[in-house]
Amino acid sequence: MKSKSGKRIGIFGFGCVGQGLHDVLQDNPHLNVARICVRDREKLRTLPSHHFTYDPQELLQDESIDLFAELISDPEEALLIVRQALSAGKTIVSANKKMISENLSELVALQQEFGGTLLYEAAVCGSIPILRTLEAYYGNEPLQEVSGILNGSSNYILTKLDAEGISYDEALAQAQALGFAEADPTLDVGGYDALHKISLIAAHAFGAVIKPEQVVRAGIQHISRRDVALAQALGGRIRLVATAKLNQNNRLALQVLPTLVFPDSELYYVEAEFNGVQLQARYAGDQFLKGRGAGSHPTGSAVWADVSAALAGYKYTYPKFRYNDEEQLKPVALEEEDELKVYVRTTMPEFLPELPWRELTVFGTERRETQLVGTISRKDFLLYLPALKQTIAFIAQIPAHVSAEQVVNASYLKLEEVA
Ligand SMILES: NC(=O)C1=CN([C@@H]2O[C@H](COP(=O)(O)OP(=O)(O)OC[C@H]3O[C@@H](n4cnc5c(N)ncnc54)[C@H](OP(=O)(O)O)[C@@H]3O)[C@@H](O)[C@H]2O)C=CC1
Ligand SMILES: N[C@@H](CC=O)C(=O)O
Repeated sequence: MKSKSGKRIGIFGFGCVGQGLHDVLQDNPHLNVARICVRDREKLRTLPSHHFTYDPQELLQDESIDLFAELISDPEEALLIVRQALSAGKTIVSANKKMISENLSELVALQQEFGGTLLYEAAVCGSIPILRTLEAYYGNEPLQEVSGILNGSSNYILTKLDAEGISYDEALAQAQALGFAEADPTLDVGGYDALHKISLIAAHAFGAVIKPEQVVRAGIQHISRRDVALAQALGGRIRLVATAKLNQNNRLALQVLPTLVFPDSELYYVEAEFNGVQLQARYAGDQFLKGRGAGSHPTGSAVWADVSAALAGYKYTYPKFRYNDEEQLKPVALEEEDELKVYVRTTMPEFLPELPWRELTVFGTERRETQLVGTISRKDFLLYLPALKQTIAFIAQIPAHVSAEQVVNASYLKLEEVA
């Protein structure tokens, strides 16, 4: 039974997350769903048609609605909705990490100017309360590093390749069928979604507003059985890991890279659509949060938590933002000098660019491919990464303690099995 005195919520989107929110709200007698705005008039729905509208203005201009949940798959339209709501001083929660991370400064400014509220916990790691943890718990304490597995679809694919040996295409199709993947799955497997999430984490954890081109990013779309077998032969697993790490000189290194992880890392045990976030705080030390990073009810649960918090008056305060005298955000300096150790396998060796490697071992050339292990400065890697990607390369970071010789030996160990 719905309470007559309950608050009214307008929902945009009735896909994986919108339906998940609608389901979990059945447990909340104090919230009434006013209307749901969708796009496709022909689609079969699980609710009668009078629940739906196709005109966003019917919701946005309805003064009886207390708050909105923006859960659509179109980032451009989502921005228009959120912008209009905030410009009217309204409260809105969103799960759209692409839209929010690419427009964060504007969205913060709109809240400051018009007094509205935007919460977006569901946009980062699904059900894991990472933003609230960073804001409310680590608002004062300096953090050294926040890193982890932030994309459920790619983790699902990597888990299936590793544990079940199914093909990449089949694993991706499963992730899509389960509702984990974005409408454009390139966002997941290309590392863009994890980039959007680590950008939002960097804003709350370090006060940094990041441009995508400042982040070292590679995805998992060119991974092969050979790469998976190599990781196994070394005793590890490949995971797509996003990292925001502050060095001693307060310079921030940001990356999203397939990474070789070993059983001594919590990330080794994060499987399927689960995400895991590691925090290194100056005084609290290390912490690890794990939970479902994608899916209908886990994400619906995070949206519900935001809705409840927003109705109780909660707002993000961005406690780590630093402003200059003109009230403009001060940019955080980025780390360029540290060194990355990477494994690369390309199927187009003839187009491999000349990179300024500090150390380089080339192997595997007898298979009409080339594999290499190299160390390179972060600055050079960022510069040459687009050219390297042109060669259909699978790129993974390997820990400094793993030698090139170990990688070469492991590659021959598994050669017969995957040839
Ligand atoms: N899936 C997940 O696990 C997670 C998704 N997210 C984010 O949540 C958001 C929604 O994702 P998800 O539910 O998976 O997406 P779906 O593709 O399952 O659903 C998208 C919904 O958005 C509606 N929609 C799309 N464009 C418009 C538009 N222009 N106007 C009105 N409605 C529109 C669609 O309408 P129609 O039904 O008519 O097609 C559909 O109901 C995305 O931003 C995504 O990144 C965040 C965390 C987890
Ligand atoms: N496509 C995303 C959904 C949640 O953010 C993912 O796979 O993690």
